[in-house]
Amino acid sequence: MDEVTRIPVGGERPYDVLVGRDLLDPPPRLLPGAERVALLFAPPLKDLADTLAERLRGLGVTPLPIEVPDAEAGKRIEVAADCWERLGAAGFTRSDAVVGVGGGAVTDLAGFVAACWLRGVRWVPVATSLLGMVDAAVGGKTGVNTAAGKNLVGAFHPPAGVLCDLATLDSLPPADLAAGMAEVVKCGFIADPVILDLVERDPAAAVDPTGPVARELIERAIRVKADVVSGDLRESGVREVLNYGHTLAHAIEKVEGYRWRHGHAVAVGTVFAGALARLAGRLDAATAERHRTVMAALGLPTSYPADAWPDLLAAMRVDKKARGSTLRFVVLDGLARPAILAGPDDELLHAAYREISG
Ligand SMILES: NC(=O)c1ccc[n+]([C@@H]2O[C@H](COP(=O)([O-])OP(=O)(O)OC[C@H]3O[C@@H](n4cnc5c(N)ncnc54)[C@H](O)[C@@H]3O)[C@@H](O)[C@H]2O)c1
Ligand SMILES: O=C(O)C(=O)C[C@@H](O)[C@H](O)[C@H](O)COP(=O)(O)O
Ligand SMILES: [Zn+2]
Repeated sequence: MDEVTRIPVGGERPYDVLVGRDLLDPPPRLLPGAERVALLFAPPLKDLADTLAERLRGLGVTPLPIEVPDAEAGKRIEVAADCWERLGAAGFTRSDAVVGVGGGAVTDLAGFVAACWLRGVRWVPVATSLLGMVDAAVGGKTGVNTAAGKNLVGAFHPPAGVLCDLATLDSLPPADLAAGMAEVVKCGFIADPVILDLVERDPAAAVDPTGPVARELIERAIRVKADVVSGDLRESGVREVLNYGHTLAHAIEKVEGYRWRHGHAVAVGTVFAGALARLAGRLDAATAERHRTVMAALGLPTSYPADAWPDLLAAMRVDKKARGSTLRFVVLDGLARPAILAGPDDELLHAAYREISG
């Protein structure tokens, strides 16, 4: 095992995010006293789930492997209900635990299953996608999608610890590596501009999971997220900054029937947020344009069809940051200076959208 980085997350129930290569051993140690551990995984991670099950058996823990549909198809209430049936049949008690092995979709589902079972049992995300490591597995937001919108049903339920084994990224498809980088870049704009410099200097190195640049970017993004959620688990204030670019991103995902990658939607949503801040007189033109160039350098999408606007606007109205009929957007007043833009009129929003629509 190479050097392990330990990033603490504070709050009522503090835990650590561990980053390194070949970190497979710790899950049982993060869950002392568990006799049974449910292992939720999607088909692409079956081998890793089998390995973890074997290691749990070796430690006298009974694994309950549960295969769920891949990606967003697994992030549904029907899938969660099947998992709860399996936990019930296996006699899961409050000292037992859930482990989610996979990308953000599986860990969001696993955390939600754990949050609701017996009103909350321990869980650990074994994050295997870049996006999962830098974002989804950290911070305790768990949930599923519904026809009404993205992540509209869920719970805040911090994990007992987070494992980010960089070796798992070796098999992650390039499109998913790039998608994860969209959230890393988001962290660059809202809090840590060094991230932007590193990506711009060498975009290829940024998505090479075996290299030092990717590791530095991953750790920087985790630290941004850990710092924010440590002070505001339930998103009553500062945590909203992590939603930068997400008001439009979630609307795109809904309009696409959850078939777009989340990170791709975040790339488009972040470019939109930059344009909106510029048109609102809050952000300079160069920084707004930088959103587009840095996402494009990573091969990420930066535009969306013009005729989708009415559907997107309707979807944005159920964004979790909205209050009543007032839409609220995270914008920038400058690099690393996030703020809220409340109640922009529809014409301003449409003008910003025209800037990014193909
Ligand atoms: N809870 C949060 O705070 C939070 C934050 C950001 C995103 N999210 C959620 O995370 C989800 C997106 O996560 P994602 O980008 O990881 O997508 P994903 O979970 O759908 O994974 C993308 C694809 O990569 C595969 N995969 C994952 N790891 C792999 C590996 N090591 N090798 C080969 N294939 C692998 C998956 O099986 C899937 O097919 C969205 O649902 C989003 O809403 C949640
Ligand atoms: O952790 C957060 O808070 C975020 O907003 C991070 C986002 O990248 C992530 O996509 C999150 O799931 C969005 O949360 P939601 O509450 O808007 O569904
Ligand atoms: Zn996100």
